[in-house]
Amino acid sequence: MTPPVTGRPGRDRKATRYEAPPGYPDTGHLRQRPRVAVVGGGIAGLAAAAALSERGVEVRLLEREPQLGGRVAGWTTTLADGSVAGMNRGFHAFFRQYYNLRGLLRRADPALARLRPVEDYPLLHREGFRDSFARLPRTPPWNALAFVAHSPSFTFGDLARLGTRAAIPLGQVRVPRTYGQLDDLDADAFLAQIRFPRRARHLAFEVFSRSFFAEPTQLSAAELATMFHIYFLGSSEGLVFDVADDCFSRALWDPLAAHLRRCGASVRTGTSVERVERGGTRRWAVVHRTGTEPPERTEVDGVVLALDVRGLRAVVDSSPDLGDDDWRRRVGRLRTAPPFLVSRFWLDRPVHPARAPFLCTSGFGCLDNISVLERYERTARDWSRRTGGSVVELHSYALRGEPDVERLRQGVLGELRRVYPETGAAGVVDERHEIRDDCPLFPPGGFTDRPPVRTPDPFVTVAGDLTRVDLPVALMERAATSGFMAANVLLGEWGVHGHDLWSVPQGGRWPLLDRLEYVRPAPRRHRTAAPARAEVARDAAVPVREVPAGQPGQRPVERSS
Ligand SMILES: Cc1cc2nc3c(=O)[nH]c(=O)nc-3n(C[C@H](O)[C@H](O)[C@H](O)COP(=O)(O)OP(=O)(O)OC[C@H]3O[C@@H](n4cnc5c(N)ncnc54)[C@H](O)[C@@H]3O)c2cc1C
Repeated sequence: MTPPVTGRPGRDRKATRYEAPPGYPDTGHLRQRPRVAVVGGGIAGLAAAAALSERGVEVRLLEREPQLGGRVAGWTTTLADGSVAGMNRGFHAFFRQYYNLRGLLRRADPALARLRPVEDYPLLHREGFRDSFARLPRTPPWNALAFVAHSPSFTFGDLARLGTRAAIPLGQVRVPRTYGQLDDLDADAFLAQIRFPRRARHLAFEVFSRSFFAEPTQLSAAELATMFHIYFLGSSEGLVFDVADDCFSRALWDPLAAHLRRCGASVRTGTSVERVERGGTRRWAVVHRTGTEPPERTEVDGVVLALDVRGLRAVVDSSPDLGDDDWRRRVGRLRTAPPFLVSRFWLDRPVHPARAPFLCTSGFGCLDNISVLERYERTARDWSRRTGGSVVELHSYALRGEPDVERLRQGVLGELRRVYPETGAAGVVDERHEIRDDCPLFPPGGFTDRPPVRTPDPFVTVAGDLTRVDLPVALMERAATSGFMAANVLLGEWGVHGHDLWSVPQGGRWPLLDRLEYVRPAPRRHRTAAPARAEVARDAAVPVREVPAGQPGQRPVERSS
């Protein structure tokens, strides 16, 4: 039923495959078909639901919101002019190195026809620097060298001035080792330590760090280094990414929900899980409520908690039977990044034809990026053709204080008019705004404290981008990977064959650099460093220690050939 990823999942010959735990092909050998509640219908929950139902597990997917997709949700909305338009939780870049996420999407769209490439991803700085990733070679180190050759903000002189000893971890990222080296530093301090030029900071921050919705001083340097590795220095998939060709519900999740149902899963949206408790006839029971209906209780053999930070903490708080004290405290310590705004404007005039589908901005007040949706979204393109207008989406991250929509709206529109002056004359036909604060924060020192996929109960697992995953994966790909891992843990308990996973290679691509020992040059402890249990080395004078493995690794079996 599953179209397996045969051969290489991308163009990178060094991509690594992690062999699925062996076992029976499905649950047919068991006296009773196991039933699993997957709580949360974001990417992690959808991956777990697919992986389980394809092996014959009876899946009950329960999602609180009216639509699937979580932070990648989309829906339709009726505009003031009567047209039906798409709306998303916000622009998402589907990178080619998101092997497990793409494997998930292939279940409903084998050729990934609903994704389309965005060839460039320019970065515009207020002071006039403009960097571009178009037409760069994809393979390291040629990608980095070509980038430096063209970049106005990071030159060969800057490269020569880099603190090479301090920058060693960037060239040899291995998870979890990199967290042992850098997790107690914040991203800002690390870039200062390696003498990353100040005018090029926007490159690192806008492309990588701001994707975490946090200020660089609030983000772990290890997380930043891992991002550099995944997207640039450790992978030859390139920085070119794909985007969905319509609002996410239509392009991605409705087709995937149809696949789940074909595999026998029950998919319920608008259904909030209140608690998980010991079961009567089966091991666990999940108590959930749909709208104003009375709560229902579903007995299950296993649970995947694929929630966002607040959802997970709330369910764990009201479920005293879950986990042990240590695990519950770790969940309780998870934090969310500051709020962010996603605004869509339907304008009565078009933006200039040369405008990129997606532009990152830096130094333009509260504005972080601009998407021009008729360049890639079907419903936006139809609207634009019909009306002669443009649909733009504006993001503003890491908001301070209580967000005020009206003030923010004025702010982002004002900045849009500075970056794209032609929009100054445009009227707003309609607009939608989403202010949320549901992205996990990855603070310095937080890695070893994050809950891994396994919990103290072998039949309860956690999935999501908030989990600790000991592979070079981040954001959507961490969500998908952890969802498959959670399913594999449960399938393993029932003796059923799991699903193979892939990642960009661990370690550097240059054997010599990989052998260099990192000794932190200048002792610097982060003020808020590391929770009590963190095993991350903080002694700057000696080589850092390894962070112990946090979870059942799937054995890397091969680099694809
Ligand atoms: C604006 C924006 C832009 C982004 N851009 C990118 C990008 O370009 N590239 C990238 O890789 N990542 C990006 N991300 C991050 C990416 O969206 C996340 O990493 C990913 O979607 C996380 O998926 P998840 O399944 O772990 O969590 P979520 O998507 O948060 O899913 C958790 C689900 O649990 C549900 N839930 C919560 N409580 C309950 C309950 N009690 N009962 C039932 N259900 C419940 C929630 O409604 C939600 O659907 C972006 C995020 C945002 C917000």
